[in-house]
Amino acid sequence: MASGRMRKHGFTLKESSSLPTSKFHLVPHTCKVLSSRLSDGSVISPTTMPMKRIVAPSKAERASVHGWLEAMKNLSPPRMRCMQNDSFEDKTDCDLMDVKYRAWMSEHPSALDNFNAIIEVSAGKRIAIFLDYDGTLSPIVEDPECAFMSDDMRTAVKDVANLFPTAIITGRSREKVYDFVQLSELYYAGSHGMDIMGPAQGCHGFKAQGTKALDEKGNEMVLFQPASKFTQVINDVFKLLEEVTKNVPGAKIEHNKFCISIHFRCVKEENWLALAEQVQHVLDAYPNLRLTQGRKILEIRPSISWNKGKALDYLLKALGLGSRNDIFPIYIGDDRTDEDAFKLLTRRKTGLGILVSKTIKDTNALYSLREPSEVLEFLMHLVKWRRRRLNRLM
Ligand SMILES: O=P(O)(O)OC[C@H]1O[C@H](O[C@H]2O[C@H](CO)[C@@H](O)[C@H](O)[C@H]2O)[C@H](O)[C@@H](O)[C@@H]1O
Repeated sequence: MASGRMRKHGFTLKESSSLPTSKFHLVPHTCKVLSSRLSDGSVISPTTMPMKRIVAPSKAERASVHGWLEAMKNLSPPRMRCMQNDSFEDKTDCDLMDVKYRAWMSEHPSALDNFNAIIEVSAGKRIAIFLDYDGTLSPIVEDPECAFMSDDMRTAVKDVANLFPTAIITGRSREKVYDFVQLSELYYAGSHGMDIMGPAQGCHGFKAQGTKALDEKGNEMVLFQPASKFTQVINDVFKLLEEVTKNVPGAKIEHNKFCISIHFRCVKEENWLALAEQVQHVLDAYPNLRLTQGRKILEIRPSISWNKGKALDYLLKALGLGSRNDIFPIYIGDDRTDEDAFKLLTRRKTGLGILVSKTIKDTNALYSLREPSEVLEFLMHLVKWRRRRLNRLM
């Protein structure tokens, strides 16, 4: 590599002495030909952006890109338990992690082990259920198109929705999550809550507020889309990112209507930095969009003050439950974006958050569940408990 360059997987690797943590930067060959016509008629292409900045991003860019990558890695920490053939050092590390995990669990105890305690705190209040999708109702898988929920989970969510006001709040597009869940009994909020639709007349007798709309079956619904004016810009950026990602082995990009996910899960870790910088570079031309990170994804979303917490608040109001202090919302989620919802519940001083995680995470949730199979168990417990109560009242 005498020239300081080499070709690999459709990339040109450029040597960059200005980068402390990565010696080489991947520059997709497609950068030179890529262009997209934007909503205002102008054409943007990475050739119109200075190449120098692709190879050597600014200090601030590097700092934020590094920050996201670190956060992404932390969201997918290494396994907790030792394998039988681990070395003595590995075992000692694992023992230490186990101790730390147990300490963390004492601060965020299992919602299953503490089911009765949760029911006790909610006594005299009406429980409402809010659920995240990926990693909560469906297991995390490599291909985002294959994140199916099990039939048992579907039955449990349906039963829950027939007994409690229920909504799913997800980073996915609302349509995509509906395809996965296929239940008409609940409310759906897609694009991290920027696309909310639910029955105008809630099945629990509550009248929802919002813009009236009709679903495919002609049912009256309410639609709330606080980021609707970003539709075109998101489409434009999606096209640019499609070009950037198409030559990165393993990278995937997902259009979530008002947000975009760039998937790193199947990208070799040594290529993460270069990909993240390419994403940041595209985004530099769009100051009204921002970048956040999730479980091995970077997400692009409108820079508006809206998140899953605000969506939860909106839904509580739409369901006629917002101002009532006899409501006990339970929010179950696994991701960083769910923290906004956990925070809202902490602020409301009623209701509680449950984090789905097998590993230590900094969280505002009070309780934890290890994985979607435990979420299923928890939902089934709720159904059983509620049915028993209703039978007693009859
Ligand atoms: O709010 P959520 O329902 O949790 O959605 C957040 C993102 O979830 C999906 O990505 C995650 O799950 C994928 C499938 O298991 C996995 O491959 C990926 O690594 C995870 O980050 C979804 O694909 C994204 O669009 C959502 O934003």
